[in-house]
Amino acid sequence: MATQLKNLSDFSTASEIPSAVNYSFGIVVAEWNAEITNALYQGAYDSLIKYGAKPENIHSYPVPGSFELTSGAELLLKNKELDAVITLGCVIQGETRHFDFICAAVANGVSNVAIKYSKPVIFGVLTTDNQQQAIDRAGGKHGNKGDEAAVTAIKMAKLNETLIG
Ligand SMILES: Nc1c(NC[C@H](O)[C@H](O)[C@H](O)CO)[nH]c(=O)[nH]c1=O
Ligand SMILES: CC(=O)[C@@H](O)COP(=O)(O)O
Repeated sequence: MATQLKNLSDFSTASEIPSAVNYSFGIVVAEWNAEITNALYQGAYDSLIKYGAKPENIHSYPVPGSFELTSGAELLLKNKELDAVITLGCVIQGETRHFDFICAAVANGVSNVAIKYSKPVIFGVLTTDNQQQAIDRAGGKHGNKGDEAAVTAIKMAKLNETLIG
């Protein structure tokens, strides 16, 4: 397995990550599987602060489930001046195909919102077979998807700033 012995958050050294001091971020967090999504949120928030973001420039809101992350991202970009939005969720396979529909909807949805507003919308959603896989990716042996999402948001905000000027 590609991730078997890998910390997925071992993505980059600090020198490669731009300062976030001048950027404003939205974070939308699904309440489903809250023990996981809270860990993702803490990782994302702490990473934004670590790389210079100001607390007053981080705007965080909960939504009921991952399916609502698209709506949450849209509402944030429609109503606030942001340089990037991070969506955080955890979808765990159940007995039915509901998992497939949620995962597809939120992946496609957040991509469409990013295009609509020409702003980075980061897909920080775990889509796992079971709880343990989620735990492993929310601060466990495979790192924290929230950390990765925050770093991605900073890098994309920098790219947007560079290209738009
Ligand atoms: N089963 C999971 C859900 N289900 C709820 C949906 O996201 C949505 O809120 C509902 O269908 C109403 O629109 N959500 C997760 O984030 N994770 C799950 O495992
Ligand atoms: C991803 C889901 O919606 C899932 O957790 C719900 O469980 P089930 O498919 O057994 O209804």
